[in-house]
Amino acid sequence: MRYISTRGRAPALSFEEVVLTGMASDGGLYVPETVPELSRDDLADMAGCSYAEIAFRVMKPYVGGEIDDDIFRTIVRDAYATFSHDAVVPLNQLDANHFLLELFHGPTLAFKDVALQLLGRILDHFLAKRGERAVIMGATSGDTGSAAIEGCRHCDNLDIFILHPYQRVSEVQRRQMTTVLADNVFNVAIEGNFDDAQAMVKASFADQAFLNGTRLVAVNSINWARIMAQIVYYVAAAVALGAPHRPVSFCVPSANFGNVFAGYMAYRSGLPVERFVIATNANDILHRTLADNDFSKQELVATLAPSMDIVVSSNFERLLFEAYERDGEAVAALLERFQSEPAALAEAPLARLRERFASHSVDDATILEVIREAHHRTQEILDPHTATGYRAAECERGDEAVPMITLATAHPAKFAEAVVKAGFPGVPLPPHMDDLLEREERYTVLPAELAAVQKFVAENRR
Ligand SMILES: Cc1ncc(COP(=O)(O)O)c(C=O)c1O
Ligand SMILES: N[C@@H](CCOP(=O)(O)O)C(=O)O
Repeated sequence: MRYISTRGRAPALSFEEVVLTGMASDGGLYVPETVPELSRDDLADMAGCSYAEIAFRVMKPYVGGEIDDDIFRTIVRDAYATFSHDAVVPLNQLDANHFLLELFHGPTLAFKDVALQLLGRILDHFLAKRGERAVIMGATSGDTGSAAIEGCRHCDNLDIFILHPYQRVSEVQRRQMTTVLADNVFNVAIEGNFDDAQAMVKASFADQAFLNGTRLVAVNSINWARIMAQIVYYVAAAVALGAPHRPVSFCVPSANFGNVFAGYMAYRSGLPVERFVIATNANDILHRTLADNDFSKQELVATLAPSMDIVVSSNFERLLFEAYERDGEAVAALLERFQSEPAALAEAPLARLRERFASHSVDDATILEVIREAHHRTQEILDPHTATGYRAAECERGDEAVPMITLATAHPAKFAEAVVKAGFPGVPLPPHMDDLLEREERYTVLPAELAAVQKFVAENRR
């Protein structure tokens, strides 16, 4: 399997090379040169398989033989053994045809664990094989950071630098990161927002001189392996509900767009998906683009669903590449325009997106209303991100014969502010975290300046 850039001007890479990098040298993101097929027979054969077995089968073509099958099976099995639910990502039926896909049973209680438990192990494998060290730089609005630290902290060959926006993540999210006192883990609170942190990480990939030759690796969803691992749960959920014999729809709380893009890849491989509903919070660029062709930056606002407080949505580029029928030049031109002025998609690509995607934006007041309403109807307390999905799914439910699967992206215990504001006493943390609020914290506050961040990384890496 070869991987090519969405901007068409970077060299194609192998799986190993793609995992050990971040962005393409032309500023684009890597995608598989050809989309592996999941035939109806492949899907039918997965019925009754364990999550780890489905994961192995779905991801194998993307790995392209670059990890020995037995080793890859062990990596996959070990990654999902860290989840607290036997089904790894159980489906919870809310009513006749609305299901929650619970993605929060991993060690840090958000969907990011699904990919980062795996990525940490894959990085370990490749770096050990090469006898190389690497530096990870990641940007987080709260969930990727802790999942990346948890997934990579045991890897001797890695130093991990995670940038989070100062005072803009929940207390539980911050403590999940800052109470890990391992020698190779560095938390930086940036005096800015997530977009500032993400821009600094991307700029560091474009200019790695500050690392004096050490490899820089991404743990954000710009890294293809993140998307690859997330494709699996779309397949597992659809198969559990009758694929390939019956189609399903998915509703996905979205921001950096890695999650829903993984679902789109599953669809492109052959999974029968009728529709994807994109749910956003008040940072609604994805909804404005789909609904009004308004692809313009607006000021980032802090919401009750802080992990989705993102304006520059990295993986939308991967979907644009498909919508523009893999015309990298057109994608590059559109994204260059978007950086400096309001942009719009050309008619044909937009029409292609609208064939498969619907969208809905949910403000803070509605998030609180939904948490109360969903609890009344289902006895579940939703986290605020999942609440955006629940509302979008309820509004966009189409054919009642097609199950709607809303992705539950985080555990409500991570977001006490929204839960308490909605009128509940809060949700207890699971036992492995019950002393989290008493643990010692360590982090460094830095201005949102690239030079300051790169100096910190260069001085502290081992
Ligand atoms: C809890 C939660 N829900 C939803 C999202 C949005 O996912 P994505 O960025 O893949 O669109 C994120 C992070 O981005 C998140 O942490
Ligand atoms: N919501 C994310 C933002 C980063 O997204 P990623 O999927 O690109 O890592 C977070 O919680 O950090």
